[in-house]
Formats: sequence, structure tokens, C-alpha cells
Amino acid sequence: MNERAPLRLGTRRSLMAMSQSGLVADALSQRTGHAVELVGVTTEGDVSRALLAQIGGTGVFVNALRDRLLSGEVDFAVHSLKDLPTTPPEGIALAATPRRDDPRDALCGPAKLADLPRGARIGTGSPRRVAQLRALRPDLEIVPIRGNADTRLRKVGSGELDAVVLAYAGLRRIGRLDEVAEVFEPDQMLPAPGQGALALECRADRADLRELLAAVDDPATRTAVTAERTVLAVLEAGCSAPVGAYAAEVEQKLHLTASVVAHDGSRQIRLSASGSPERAEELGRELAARLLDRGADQVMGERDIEPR
Ligand SMILES: NCc1[nH]cc(CCC(=O)O)c1CC(=O)O
Repeated sequence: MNERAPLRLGTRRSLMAMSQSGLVADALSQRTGHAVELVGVTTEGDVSRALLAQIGGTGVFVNALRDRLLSGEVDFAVHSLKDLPTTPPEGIALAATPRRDDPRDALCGPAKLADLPRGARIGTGSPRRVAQLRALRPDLEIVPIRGNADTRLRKVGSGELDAVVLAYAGLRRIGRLDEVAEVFEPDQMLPAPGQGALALECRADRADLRELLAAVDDPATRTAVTAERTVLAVLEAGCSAPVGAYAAEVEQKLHLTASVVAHDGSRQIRLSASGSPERAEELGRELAARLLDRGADQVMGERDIEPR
């Protein structure tokens, strides 16, 4: 690697992506002494108004960045880990998972969930959030929305919606924590696997880069998200499935909780397991198998709204 050329960091151009890429760039320069240059990449998901599922799901964001890695236009890319499909990509390595931010979901609006009026209109595009909201407040009107976090927040400001549910970590990254009315504890709303965590990817054949990027890796985060994402992989679900999973290490033990919720919120299976952090993947596999034993497939299949 040319020691003097800055590392080129490929990033989406949204406010949230630029902010999280900036944080990674700063941390990396500080720890390695390398300059890092942000290279904005426009993806199909950023320009198309079509529902995300119709243009290939959140994979469209990820694939555009991976193409730039493989062509050598950028050295590494920063993604929200939550948006990465569980299938390992050919020729690309997960070089680092920096220390995770708050994994929880947050309600943005004028009042806490319990204090919103009957039939209040809540915006979210995530089946996991839809299902869990319906379980908490069956009277709410859930309005499917997509777009960047700032676009979604604008719909509350304009009165089109009463509230929206977004990831707390993302709200912090775009400087909008002042709009949070309530932060959901995982027992109310289990976060998406990998929520709040970032992923650094580079070409698998760049051992020099992998070594360098490891400077910002946080092993405890990697362990937790490995367990969470294994659940998702075994259930053969993606980020658009009503699957929640959250793992954290407490006193050298990894605690994992995962759930599947029926789309109408009428049924939920939620299970937990603990074990050695070295067995993160097995823990995820075992918990997913137990979920399937209890009928997870059937619960996920109970749809009363269009899959999204
Ligand atoms: N799917 C979009 C997306 N991808 C990552 C985040 C938030 C930040 C994170 O979870 O790390 C968001 C927005 C949201 O869910 O509110």
C-alpha cells in the first residue's frame, strides 16, 4: 500500500451514511495515522422512488459499494451492519465491526407510545417494527413509509404522521435525538439483528488493508452481531423479516434473545440463550432451531399485509 496516499472510504451519500463514515474515518486516522478520504457513491436505492422490495431490497445499497471495492475504486466501505445480507459476499471480507452504538428503537413524535391517541398514525417500513407495534398497541394505524431518516421525521413535522419509529443510533448520527419521545427497551421491541453496529468491508485479497482496518474492530461487538445474524441466517430471513435479535456480553457470558412476530402482532415467539462468547455462532444456530421447533416458520408466514 502506498503509505502516503489517503485510504479511500466508499460511502452512501445520505446524511446518516456520511456521518457514520466520518466517525469511522476519524477513528481510523487517529489509530493508524493514515489519512482517509470519503468517496460518495450514489446507489439505486437512493434515487428510486419504488418500494425497496421492488428493486431488490436493501441489498441495492450494499451492492453498489461492493462493486466499487471489487473494481478498486475505493479501498474500503462502511455500511450499517443491519443492512448487510447474511450471505457472505464472494471476494469481500468483513474487516471490522467498530464498537456498537445503542441498539434500541426509538419513537419520534409528541408523546410516548402509551400516550398517543387511539388510532394514531405511526410510520415505519419495517415488518419487525410493524408487528411489534401492533402487539403493543393494536389500535394504531401503521403507515408504511420509506426514505432516509430525515425524510421520515419530516412527515411528523408536517402532520402527515403522528410519530415514526427509527433506530436510536441513526438518530444520534444525524443529530436528531431531541425528537425522541421514547426509547424502547428490548423487552418491548427487540431490535433488528446488527442494529446500531457498523461494518467495514474491503477486498478479501487485501491482507494489508484488513490488518489496518482491524485497528477499529471491537471483538465484543463482532461476537454479539455474529450470534444475532446467525439467527437471521438460519431462519432464512432478511432485514425485511419480522425477526428481532439482540445479544450482549455480560461478565464474559453472551446472552442472546431472538423473536419472530406475526405480521399482525397476534403471535410472538421469543426465546433466550446464554453461553460462551466463543460459541456465538452455535448459540445463534441453537436458538434459531428452537424458534423453528416452536413454529417460527408458521408465525412469520402469517401475513395480513403485503410483504415488504
Ligand atoms: N434500514 C435503514 C437503516 N439502516 C441503519 C439504520 C439505523 C442505524 C443502525 O441501525 O445502525 C437505518 C434507519 C433506521 O432503521 O432507523
